[in-house]
Amino acid sequence: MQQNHSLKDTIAAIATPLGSGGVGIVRLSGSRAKEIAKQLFVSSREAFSDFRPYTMHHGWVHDRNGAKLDECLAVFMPGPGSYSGEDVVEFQSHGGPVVVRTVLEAVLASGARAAGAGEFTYRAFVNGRMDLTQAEAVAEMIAAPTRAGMTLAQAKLSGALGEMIAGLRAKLEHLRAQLCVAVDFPDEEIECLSPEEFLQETQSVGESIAALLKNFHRDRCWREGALTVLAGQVNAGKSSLMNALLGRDRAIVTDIPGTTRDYLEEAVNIDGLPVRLVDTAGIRETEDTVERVGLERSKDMAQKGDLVLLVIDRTREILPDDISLAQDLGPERVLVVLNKSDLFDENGHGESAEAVDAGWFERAGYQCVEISARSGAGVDALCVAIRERIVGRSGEPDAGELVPNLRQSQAMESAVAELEALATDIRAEIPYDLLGVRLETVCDIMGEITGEIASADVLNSIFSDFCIGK
Ligand SMILES: Nc1nc2c(c(=O)[nH]1)N(C=O)[C@@H](CNc1ccc(C(=O)N[C@@H](CCC(=O)O)C(=O)O)cc1)CN2
Ligand SMILES: Nc1nc2c(ncn2[C@@H]2O[C@H](COP(=O)(O)OP(=O)(O)OP(=O)(O)O)[C@@H](O)[C@H]2O)c(=O)[nH]1
Ligand SMILES: [Mg+2]
Repeated sequence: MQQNHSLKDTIAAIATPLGSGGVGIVRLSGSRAKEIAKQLFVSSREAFSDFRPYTMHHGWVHDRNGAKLDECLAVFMPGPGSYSGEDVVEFQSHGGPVVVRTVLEAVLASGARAAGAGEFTYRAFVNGRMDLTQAEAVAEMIAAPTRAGMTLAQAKLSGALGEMIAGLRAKLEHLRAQLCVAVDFPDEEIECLSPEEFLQETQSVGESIAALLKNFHRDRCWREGALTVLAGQVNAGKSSLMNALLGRDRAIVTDIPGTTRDYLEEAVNIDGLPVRLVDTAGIRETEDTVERVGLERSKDMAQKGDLVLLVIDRTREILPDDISLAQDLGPERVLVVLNKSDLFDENGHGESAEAVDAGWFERAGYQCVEISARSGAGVDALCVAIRERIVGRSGEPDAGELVPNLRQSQAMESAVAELEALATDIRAEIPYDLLGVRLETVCDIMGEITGEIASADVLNSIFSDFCIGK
């Protein structure tokens, strides 16, 4: 999308969320930003003649006919030091949706073009203010679900990931140059790498990339949240548990089996760990078409879950469906939640019945936690268990840790695979001129990560996910 947008235009957008807020910001970027702002801004100081950079100027935004729109603060940030690398002006007005829209309309009427999604950041990228990993970190920062996600985004926003990748690429480029020497001047006494040295160098690059990939797998849940799915029989208390974990009545709870028909997802923060909690339709035999579709969705969700909370109603018998679901997923991905403990004493005696025996799960190696979704008993301990199952006993990731995103990690996977193929070739004593091609491939992949080499498609898919105004 950005590719169709001319970089010459001066762009404008509302930079703050569209709702009622303390302050709302309309931002302009481009060579005409200051000129447009001057047409619309009337300072409250008589001495005002020009926008002194990085200074708050108090006054009014007018429309082109001179009608007062809103009292505001304006600030001018000249390129190339600004966020986008171009001249930027911000109007900070009262934060009402109509107010900011009215200011934006005045700006557009004066010759600015409405910015596309992520276009300010796209310009920052094109103008060399940030590389692609930093641009992606901006989006990640905005989307961070918890403090840990924010910390991880910050590390990348600083440029550390891009620099590391660029450094590894430079190392490989240097090796390529040495290969060329060996190929082009085979008889000359120029310092040339032995196959052993060559192997060692490429492997050390491979190890650095592999370490980043390890961070991706380990810390993925800190960035995007762990998918935790509530599954089990109808009436087991899944929706009640969803509500207990959320601390509010989100899901409908009734004593009618089959209450939940479609899955529903909500974000919870479990002691700093972002969790995507999904309530699903309970399992039972049914002829109802809608319920069957709901059940299929439940099953798909359970398959995708990082962790499945298999909720068991202790007043009812354990059914083959419970066991087959557990067996399907295995003890690593299942946490058995024995619900309705409020109806029994600590020995499992209840007023009208005995609590069902969950010994099968324990013997088969499934962790079991006893709770009452109704009274809240055991829910804190369940949270501890959920957190431990997802991230182990480790605390939040360290501040400086570099965790690639999905796009970057996929590129890194291909780089590692290519480096492994290269190592095999070196050992097989394949001629150096053929090895150069593999090295070039790896270098290109690294360039795609930082955006030094980037196709329009890749850039579009990255920046179109941004919000407008960023
Ligand atoms: N009002 C407002 N707040 C914001 C932003 C913004 O654009 N506007 N940002 C973005 O969305 C982030 C900050 N990013 C920015 C990055 C660089 C510069 C900038 O002008 N840098 C100059 C510093 C000049 C100076 O004061 O010495 C430079 O690096 O040369 C401004 C904002 C977060 N807060
Ligand atoms: N005594 C007691 N009742 C509970 C507890 N948890 C849930 N219930 C009750 O069990 C019934 C079913 O609860 P839901 O949370 O709707 O069960 P569900 O698993 O979501 O059921 P479906 O949506 O039909 O699959 C309701 O009447 C709840 O009040 C509990 O811990 N103790
Ligand atoms: Mg339910």
